[in-house]
Amino acid sequence: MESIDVLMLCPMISYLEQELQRRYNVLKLWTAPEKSQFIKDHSATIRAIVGDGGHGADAEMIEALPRLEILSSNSVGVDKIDLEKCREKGIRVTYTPDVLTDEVADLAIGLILAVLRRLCASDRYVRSGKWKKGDFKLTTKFTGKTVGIIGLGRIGMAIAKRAEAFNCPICYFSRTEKPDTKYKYYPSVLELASNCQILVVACSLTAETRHIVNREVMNALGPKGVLINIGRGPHVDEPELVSALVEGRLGGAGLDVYEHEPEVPEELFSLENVVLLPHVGTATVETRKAMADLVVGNLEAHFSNKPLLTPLV
Ligand SMILES: O=CC(=O)O
Repeated sequence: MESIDVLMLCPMISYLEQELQRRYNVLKLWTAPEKSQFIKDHSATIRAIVGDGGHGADAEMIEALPRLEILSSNSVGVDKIDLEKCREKGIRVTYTPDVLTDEVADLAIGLILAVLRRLCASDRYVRSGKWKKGDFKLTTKFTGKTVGIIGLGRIGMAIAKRAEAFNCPICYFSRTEKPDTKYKYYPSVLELASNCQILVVACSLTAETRHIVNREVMNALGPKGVLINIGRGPHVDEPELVSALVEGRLGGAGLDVYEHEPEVPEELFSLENVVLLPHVGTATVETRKAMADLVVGNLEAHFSNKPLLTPLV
């Protein structure tokens, strides 16, 4: 049987690389000295792409690969893929929903607790020997605070369920009101931010949700409010976030994602009310393996003419 050329866009866990290499001829784009030349050199044979949340395929890449049949993304977020172009050209797209929902929701709760209870700052306090000179300052309670969620999809819902266990009233904004939930719906993010104490971004990134958290929204959340972003960096207007935090117009932030990863605004480094994570929402051994199995399973299904496991396009 002819071996199938799969273009891998970036390094991923070795389990996934090995499983792909057992089945396909894997071409590693990141090892090429000149990426566009590499794509040109292999354009006649590449039939699949494997990318992740940070590495997708734009129209130019898709157009450059005339034999491309499928793009299997090792992520739930697909904002780096030109989905319209894929639809137009009949290229299938798969992603990794569900298997990562718990992980991301757990991390959102972790970030809320870390910001409100100053977990990272307390840890630094102990390590630096400051405890010997006096107790750490009082922090803020999570239990009972109102949590507002932008995007009540799979991940948003999982965050809501967890926050309910902390006796938090839950409210949300999404494009349309969900008929079968008891959570309070607000038809705008501004209204949501005005009526919650912790605002969590959990929607997917699209042209409509870019900068959905802007200056007005941050001001509405206010000096006691906390913003948690486990979605995508561009959901939040980052320069506005920095000034809201520096000027004390926003109470705190827990961030797993940034507008220009891995760049993080340095003004945030000295703020004790901010917790900064390096985009690790799904980054556990268990979840990354489950995601890898879906990436491979989708390719296998496609190349054996079976229904895709988690198709998006
Ligand atoms: O960011 C992670 C993902 O989209 O899966």
